[in-house]
Amino acid sequence: MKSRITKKFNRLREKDEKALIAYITSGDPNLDRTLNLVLQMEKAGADIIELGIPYSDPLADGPVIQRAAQRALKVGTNIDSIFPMVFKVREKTEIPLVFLVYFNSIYRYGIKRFLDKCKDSGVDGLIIPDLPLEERRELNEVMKDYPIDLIPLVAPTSEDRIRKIVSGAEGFVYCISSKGVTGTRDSFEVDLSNFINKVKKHTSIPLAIGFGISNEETIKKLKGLCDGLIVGSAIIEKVEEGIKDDSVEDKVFNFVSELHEAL
Ligand SMILES: O=P(O)(O)OC[C@@H](O)[C@@H](O)c1c[nH]c2ccccc12
Repeated sequence: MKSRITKKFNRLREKDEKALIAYITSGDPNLDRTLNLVLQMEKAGADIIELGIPYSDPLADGPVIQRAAQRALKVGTNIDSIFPMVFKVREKTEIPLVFLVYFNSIYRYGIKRFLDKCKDSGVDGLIIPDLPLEERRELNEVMKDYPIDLIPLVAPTSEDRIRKIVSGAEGFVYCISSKGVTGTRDSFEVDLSNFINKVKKHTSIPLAIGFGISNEETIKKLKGLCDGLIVGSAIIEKVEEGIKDDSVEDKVFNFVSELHEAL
């Protein structure tokens, strides 16, 4: 059976549209707010939601997302409290949901237990930034029995490594625009179209670009290259602004609407 993610990309392709993939950290500033934010972002035009599971040692995350994780952890957010929130989201919408989760969190929770709960609560995909290629194969084997896509992250690297990383990819391939950690940037170091073309040579599933996309200008520049664009830190910055005057949902709704229009 095709996943919600695949169906979404297929539907967008028919309309010649690109996916807007919006990231927030679960529990920032609390889980009730996360539920509201998912629904507001969908209303504003987000096509896929990436939900971060806050982690104390997030090596791929820049300062903005680290702050979000700290806020979430401070109010006691953990995997066990996130699943009921996801369940509530699923009662209200069919929007594809992807967890951004560090492998250590899954491992400590218990891999099968984690996957079972993902399945029961309606999680469609996993992005695991610290999962090495070798262990990905093992996890892939276990996940064959689950309707959950394992979405690989690929950074500009040798073509041979790109080929290995994207082989067996499901849902979409997360193409990292530039080196370093998550967060807004002024420019992109690498020749992105060259990199994206290399990835395209080795897979036919949809490609989404993330890292450093924060405004309409960048969206317009990059949308022709791929099937979807991922925005994280720039949305979290709106959450932070909204925390100050209790307007988190409105600020995020307005910002995601702008991004959607640029797509
Ligand atoms: O924040 P940015 O630069 O917009 O990039 C998206 C990113 O935040 C999101 O996909 C993400 C959050 N944490 C991560 C860790 C690794 C890879 C990706 C991520």
